[in-house]
Amino acid sequence: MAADIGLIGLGTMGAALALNIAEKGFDIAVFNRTTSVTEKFVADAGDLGSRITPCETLEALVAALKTPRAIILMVPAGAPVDEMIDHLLPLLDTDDLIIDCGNANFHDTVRRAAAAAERGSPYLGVGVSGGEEGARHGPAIMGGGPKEAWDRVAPIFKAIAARFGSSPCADWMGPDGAGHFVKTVHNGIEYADMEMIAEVYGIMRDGLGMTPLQVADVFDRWNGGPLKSYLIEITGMVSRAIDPKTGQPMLDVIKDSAGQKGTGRWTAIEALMLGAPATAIEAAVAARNLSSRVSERAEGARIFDLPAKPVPAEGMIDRLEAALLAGKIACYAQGFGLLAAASKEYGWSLPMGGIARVWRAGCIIRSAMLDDMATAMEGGEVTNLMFAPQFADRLKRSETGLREVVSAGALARIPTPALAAALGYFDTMHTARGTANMLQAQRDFFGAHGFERVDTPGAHHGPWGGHEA
Ligand SMILES: NC(=O)C1=CN([C@@H]2O[C@H](COP(=O)(O)OP(=O)(O)OC[C@H]3O[C@@H](n4cnc5c(N)ncnc54)[C@H](OP(=O)(O)O)[C@@H]3O)[C@@H](O)[C@H]2O)C=CC1
Ligand SMILES: O=C(CO)[C@H](O)[C@H](O)COP(=O)(O)O
Repeated sequence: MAADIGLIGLGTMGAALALNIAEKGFDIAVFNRTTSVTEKFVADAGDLGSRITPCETLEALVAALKTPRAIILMVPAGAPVDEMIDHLLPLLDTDDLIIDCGNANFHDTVRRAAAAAERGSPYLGVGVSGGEEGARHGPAIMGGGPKEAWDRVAPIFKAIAARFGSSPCADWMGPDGAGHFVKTVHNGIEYADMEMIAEVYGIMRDGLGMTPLQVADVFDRWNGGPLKSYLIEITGMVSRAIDPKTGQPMLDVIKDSAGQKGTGRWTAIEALMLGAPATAIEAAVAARNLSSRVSERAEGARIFDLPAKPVPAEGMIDRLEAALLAGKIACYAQGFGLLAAASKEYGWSLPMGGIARVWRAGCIIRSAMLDDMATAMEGGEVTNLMFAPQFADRLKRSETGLREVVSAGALARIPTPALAAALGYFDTMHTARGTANMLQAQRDFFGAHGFERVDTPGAHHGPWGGHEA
């Protein structure tokens, strides 16, 4: 019998997604560049193997599918996606649908969708989040592309998605690159959330002298409160884990140099291009880059000899919890601000409340707070998530903690760049009269750029006569 859908790329995500699709009762044909991977995949699929058609060639994959066809790509971003599309095109009919479910730079998705439209063919860019476990048992799914193409495959995506209550965490975000843009911002928030947690861990380890097991206890406790989220939960788990090789805490044997595949950087670049600052995300991307400069940091340690100092212990754990809460709200406010700016720039009409709803389960940034964010954004136009009453109240209660943690870190020589960026953003956004009057005066002085006055409309120049550059 012809398969309902095809999938190319049986790596970590593709294999898990294919099993999920088969488990939900759909017949799926699969292809992998390395054939032995396909063979092993089917051999390990157990009972689900009856719903899976392994294919050794793309021709066989195409022949195995119901028409009009739908084929998921789950390969690395960039050239592999373009190459796969080039290989597939001669084999496909005009109304066959290619769906890129990997992480893609949304500019690539816009380009590929436009090329498909030129051919009269549909193309979807679909963000999938949840890692291997999510892909296998229920990811969050962010669709982008022609709505009618999404509607063709939505029953499959909604069936395999995570559920928040009875609602599937899968929805259409908008045309062309909208789905991949939303996934990119999801990952940017993921970077900032993870970095802020790592900074709090740094204060616990280097400022309070806590062991990984003590750290684990705190994160486990926090996961029962307002910070409840997947990332807080797994932080407790990784902090508790023991290295089977040495018997040491796992955290103590992992190098402090973080990898990245690019989605956080894409978010930061778009934030800068759109003039929608995402400073906590930018700081998190920078922190990952700096983490990889291991020998340079060792040289700095030798030259300055400024080891971390103890931070005042009393009440610090509560302050750290408050700092994470406030930092998280500021970081999500930046993420949603960026989504709103992109929606306007690209004419996508992104469903802001709908995005928060899709992120409530299945994805890496799922957290108890996202349900409240969905409610806040569906209750009417929100200028800034930090100003929505329930989040403004939480910030009023937690901002002192954030301030005290950033100051304690600075005094104890423990870096907190993402938390500090979140605090800087919060302080900027509640300051009605800032200091850009100084910038304007300087710009006018050296470049005659002009400025607006507080008391008289129009463009003005300052009395710098004879002193301009
Ligand atoms: N891992 C994760 O947590 C998540 C990953 N993603 C995204 O999903 C996509 C896949 O990631 P993941 O499953 O982790 O990656 P893996 O490295 O585990 O698997 C990559 C797959 O792509 C295939 N592949 C690689 N290069 C090519 C190529 N040039 N042509 C054809 N096939 C190729 C590989 O085939 P072969 O066996 O022949 O090497 C393999 O099947 C990426 O876009 C990633 O960013 C999205 C969400 C979460
Ligand atoms: O999309 C994901 C999670 O949502 C992937 O795990 C992604 O690889 C994470 O990004 P990075 O590799 O840059 O840490």
